[in-house]
Amino acid sequence: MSDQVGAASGEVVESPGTVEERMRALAGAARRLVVDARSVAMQEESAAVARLSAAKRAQASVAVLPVQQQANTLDAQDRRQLAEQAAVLAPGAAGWEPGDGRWRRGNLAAGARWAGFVRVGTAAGTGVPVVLPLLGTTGWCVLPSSAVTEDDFAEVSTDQVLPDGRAVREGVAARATDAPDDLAGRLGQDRSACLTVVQQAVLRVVAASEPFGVQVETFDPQVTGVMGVLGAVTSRFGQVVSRPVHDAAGLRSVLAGLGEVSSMRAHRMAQAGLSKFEQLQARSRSSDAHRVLVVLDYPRGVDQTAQADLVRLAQSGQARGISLLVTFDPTAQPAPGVNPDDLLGPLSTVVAGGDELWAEALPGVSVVPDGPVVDTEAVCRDVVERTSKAALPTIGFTETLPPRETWWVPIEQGEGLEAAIGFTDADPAVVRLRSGNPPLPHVLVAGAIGQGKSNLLLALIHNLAVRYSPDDLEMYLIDMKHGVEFARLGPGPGRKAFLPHAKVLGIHADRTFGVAVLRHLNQELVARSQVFKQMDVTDIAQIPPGGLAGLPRPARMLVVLDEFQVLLDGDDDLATEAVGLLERIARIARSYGVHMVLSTQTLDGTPKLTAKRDSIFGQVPVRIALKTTSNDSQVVLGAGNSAAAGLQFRGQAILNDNYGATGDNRQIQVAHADPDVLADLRRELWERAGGERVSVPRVFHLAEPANLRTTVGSIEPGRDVTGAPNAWAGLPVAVTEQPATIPVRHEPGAGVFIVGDGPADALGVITGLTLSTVLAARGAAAEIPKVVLLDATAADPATTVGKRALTDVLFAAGCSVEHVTSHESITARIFTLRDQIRDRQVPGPLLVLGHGLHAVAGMTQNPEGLMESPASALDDVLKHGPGAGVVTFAWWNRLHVVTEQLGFKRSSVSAYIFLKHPQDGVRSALGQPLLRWASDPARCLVWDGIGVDPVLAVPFAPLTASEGEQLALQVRPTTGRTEATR
Ligand SMILES: Nc1ncnc2c1ncn2[C@@H]1O[C@H](COP(=O)(O)OP(=O)(O)OP(=O)(O)O)[C@@H](O)[C@H]1O
Repeated sequence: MSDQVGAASGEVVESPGTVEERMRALAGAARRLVVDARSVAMQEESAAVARLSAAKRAQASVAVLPVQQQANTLDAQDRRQLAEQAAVLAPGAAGWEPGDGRWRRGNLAAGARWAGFVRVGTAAGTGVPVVLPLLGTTGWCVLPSSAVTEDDFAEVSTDQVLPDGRAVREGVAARATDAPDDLAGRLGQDRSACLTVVQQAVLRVVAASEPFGVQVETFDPQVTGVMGVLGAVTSRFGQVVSRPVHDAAGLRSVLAGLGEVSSMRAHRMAQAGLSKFEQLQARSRSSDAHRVLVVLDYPRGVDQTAQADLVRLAQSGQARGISLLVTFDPTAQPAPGVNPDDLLGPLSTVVAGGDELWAEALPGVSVVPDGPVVDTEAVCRDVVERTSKAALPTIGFTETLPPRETWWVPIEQGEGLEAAIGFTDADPAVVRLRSGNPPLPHVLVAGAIGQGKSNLLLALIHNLAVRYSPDDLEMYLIDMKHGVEFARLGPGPGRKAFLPHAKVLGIHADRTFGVAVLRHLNQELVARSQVFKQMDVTDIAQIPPGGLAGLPRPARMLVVLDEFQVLLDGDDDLATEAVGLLERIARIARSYGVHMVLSTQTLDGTPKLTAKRDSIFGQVPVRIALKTTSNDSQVVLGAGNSAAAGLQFRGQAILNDNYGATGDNRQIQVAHADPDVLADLRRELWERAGGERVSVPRVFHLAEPANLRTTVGSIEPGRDVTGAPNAWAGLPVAVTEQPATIPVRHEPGAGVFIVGDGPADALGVITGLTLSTVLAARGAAAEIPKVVLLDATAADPATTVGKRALTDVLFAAGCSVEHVTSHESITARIFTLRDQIRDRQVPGPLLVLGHGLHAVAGMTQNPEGLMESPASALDDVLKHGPGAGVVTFAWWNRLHVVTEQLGFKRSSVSAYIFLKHPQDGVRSALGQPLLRWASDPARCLVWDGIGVDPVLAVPFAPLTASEGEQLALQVRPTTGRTEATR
């Protein structure tokens, strides 16, 4: 080069004339840049990035000045302009001096989504701030300068003041092998300088970027803890600054996640014809953060596989928004097959240590490194505060809805179901469910806690509900673990409207109910196979909307099993049955139009599922994974597919409809299923479906008793083959709305012992038995029984409302009620009852209800002047009453009290309903020594005295006042009937 002058020291310098010329050009460029940068709008971001890069090159070219000349040649204006330029390149906290007062004042953001450059120090002798590009580049490798002597520089450098990165590393390596004794000590000191450079760069980048604009992950094999300065950010927003990993497994999982991010970004960019990550960011509906991977003390802890991943990232990361920050430890022996140059080569070298810093990006500039930013607490506070306030990317649910005119258009022959659950970049993210062409029968959904699984399921359910009418689509929505709030989809207090497609809602269902649902589906498949035979079809898609062979087309069924793995938990018959049913349904359901959505938080630790994973998941081509662990991502999506571990926010998901094949990953942003929007929508759909005429779904709630009003509204109390009323004992733990029953025959053995704790539970059971018996009699135009309520708990206010409501409803149904409350009156009434029966003076059918007979004083004592006790009279009532039309439903709190009052035989009544009661008593009463009874809330055990096994049921709750009023209206006889009864 003609205008270069070789200095005596061996430095290469330029003539002052050239330098001055360059300075002027630079000052002009800097001014333009400042003006440009101010007017940069978001959509011009990519163009601005290009301009910034050009300016960076300009800065680099002027910086070739040797140090003294820089100082001599720069006048105050130049310095000011250079400082301004640095502030544009490294805006906000990315470019402030470490001691700047603004660090403490908060609001460190640069005003841009992310800061590309960060300050590292000042140019020696000039005080001009030196900023280096980081985000948007491949990244830096930071080397300790003590390993690099001036000789090394001189040796390796013939035409530059600073050698290129490779030459430095070679120098370092050469030096490290024949190092003098004190080298190790100096290397140690410089290592901490290198760590500080990286730490401060990360701090600045995080502080200056917009919330969620950058995401940092760290591999720290020596557990230096340097990233601890951002610990307060990590503990609140792990997705912004992750907790460092220290071992090979941790590194593998981080690299797997980043590898997926990189490949998915490449895929999305190729699809959209984009070449820069920043363009993708501008177009995406999701949040795409710049990713920074910090690797400390490299090549320590990096094996050949990790090295290959790192190299791949270093080679391709720049275009995909992934940068590396690597500190190099020349004393570390690389693992076999690891050549550090392969990784460090593509990175930009920074040499740190002593009081100087050199950067490959600014050849020839000696930098006085900044000390650490002092008030890191304030930085963390500001980042956490801004991040907490920041809204995550959100897509409104209504944006995913099709035009209104297409709602509920019947499904065409050959078509399946489709729902848009969000967006993938600018296009709707569509989940398809179809029997063939290609077969996409079932969906697997997974996501770690709080990542938006419930939201996703609700978006899917409601999007389908909008597209397909309840005639075309029925839903069974079962939550096995109190996750999704399916309760809101059913009717509720003060809310008539519900999702008209819902047939069954399982809210916090248990395994018994879950398996009952599977059994029901299995029966449904059998029933459909018969219908299909008659229609002469093998697939629901062959049936036109109007049906075939005079038969209507069955509705498709969507079965959502949230936390389905609970079904398979355990080592008992129920779990084995669940696995068998799931396998079978997954295999054969598709042609019958039955689609399962299996959803879970984690699949780890369910041995039964691990064993059957292939046979179940092999039938589930559609996989949706929200952010989760690398392990779970691979279980859900497929071996080697850790894409879901690389997601950053709740609501982001990987949608894959090819059994999780990596090439078919699509990153989506799920729409926000806003509860109010969905509630309005349900009301609209309910009205459209016929409002009050739509049948109410069966709502099953593990911890809640059954609702008698709902059952009376949908089921007509019936009679058994002998014509005896079937009294309702509760609802079975099954899909059916048909209650478990006990026949009320006018023969010995009729009547029911209700035994166990809980006045309210017992009243609920008595209410169900009584009301159903009365209504069954009325339905058969038989004589309506009178009711005698022996109420030993009248003083207990907890059941007053329920008893009054029962009485009111019974009156409304045309039944008289005699309410006996004091203990003396109760015992006296038992005697008169017994006498009426003995004397055949019973005036028509009678129901005797006993509430709390254990509490009646003097039951076992003979009253004065009598030779028998009320208890023995009651025994007679129980024994001989049924033949005379007197049937008793009575509650005691413990079996041993029943025995005290009525003796061991108790042969007079054979039907039992057990509430909360010790297992021993239940076993002895039913004569089943192996029976298991757990006394769960809202469960009762019903034994009708005839069947071999008792039945688990959900008892009815006592009526509330308003339910009483509603039921009274419902059961009041029509005028004609009233006349007839009179
Ligand atoms: N796609 C989304 N857009 C906007 N907000 C969302 C999105 N997904 C979830 N959220 C919000 O994030 C929170 C957690 O979501 P959600 O309850 O769906 O998570 P989850 O994974 O089901 O949690 P958990 O496992 O605890 O039940 C909710 O407040 C929800 O509204």
